[in-house]
Amino acid sequence: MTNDYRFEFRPYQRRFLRSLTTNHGKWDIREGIILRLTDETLRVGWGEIAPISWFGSETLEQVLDFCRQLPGEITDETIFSIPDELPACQFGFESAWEWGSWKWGNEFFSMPNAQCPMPNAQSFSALLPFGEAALNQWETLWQKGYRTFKWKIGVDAIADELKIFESLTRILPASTKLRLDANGGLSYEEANLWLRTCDNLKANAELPLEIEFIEQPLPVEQFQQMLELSTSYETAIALDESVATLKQLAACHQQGWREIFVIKPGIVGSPSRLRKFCHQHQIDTVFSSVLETAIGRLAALQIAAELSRNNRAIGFGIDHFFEQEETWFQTLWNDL
Ligand SMILES: O=C(O)CCC(=O)c1ccccc1C(=O)O
Ligand SMILES: [Mg+2]
Repeated sequence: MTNDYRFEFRPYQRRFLRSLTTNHGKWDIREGIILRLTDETLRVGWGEIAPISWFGSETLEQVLDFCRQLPGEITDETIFSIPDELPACQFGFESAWEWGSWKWGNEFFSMPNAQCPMPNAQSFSALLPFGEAALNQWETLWQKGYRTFKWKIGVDAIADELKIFESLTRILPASTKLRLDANGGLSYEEANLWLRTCDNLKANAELPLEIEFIEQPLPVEQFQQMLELSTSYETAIALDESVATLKQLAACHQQGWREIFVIKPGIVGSPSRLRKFCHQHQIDTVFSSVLETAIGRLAALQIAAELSRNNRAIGFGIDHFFEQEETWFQTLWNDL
């Protein structure tokens, strides 16, 4: 692209096919903005800004304020000087700037025909519904080819969740990997109980499935306790909320975190700086969605394909896709 772009944006709101329940409650509607850059040769780049403020990114209001104060014509300088307080904006603008430079043919997608990359379900992790519903839903996802599942914990009473978990471990087939995501919702005692339970399962050689990790057991403020837990148990811990942005990621790494880092490209910040960090430090990563729409998803998957290096499934299961995926975009940009 040349150095000057026409900048346009449209806010959107979309209802999930199924709501996402975490220990922060129920989430039904995704709000964000789609942006378009058009250069002097009329080449177009699309970007998505899909913040999750409860997770540590900027708010939607901050995104809207930022976009509204920009002029209709912007430059590379504008794109690469977005402040770190707006990480989802950094992602949206930079990925629109990169749009069109990507190649589709990697471990996540095979190319049966040049038009349509086909996701390779085995490389993706699928979200199970929370609570007991997981027990009847995993099979449909298994049939679609998923072999890695994520189940939310820290939503209900721990005794109930442990019971469902025990059933899950007995019914899931061999060669399944299971991730438990607490979204920072456990107490220190509960985190110990979950880790001990998982370690005991691991010691039981008859158990066919693998507990891959527990994600963000404690709140962000309790980094030292998580560091201690990571050395006390066999079961791995993945940081997620603690490393929501690039700045937090660097700080946790600097303070000695050597287990797994979940990276959500949609809110982590500048893709170019993320690439630099990952190339510099060979960290163990899991790439994950922010439940963005197809625009942000393409950009996030591109980054995941470039930077994944440990065979870990990526958290971009298709389980939360939106309704009317084709017509939505045309309505949003009615000049297409
Ligand atoms: O990471 C995944 O496997 C799916 C995505 C996911 O769980 C998620 C999606 C939106 C917001 C927060 C989270 C999370 O990992 O906690
Ligand atoms: Mg998580």
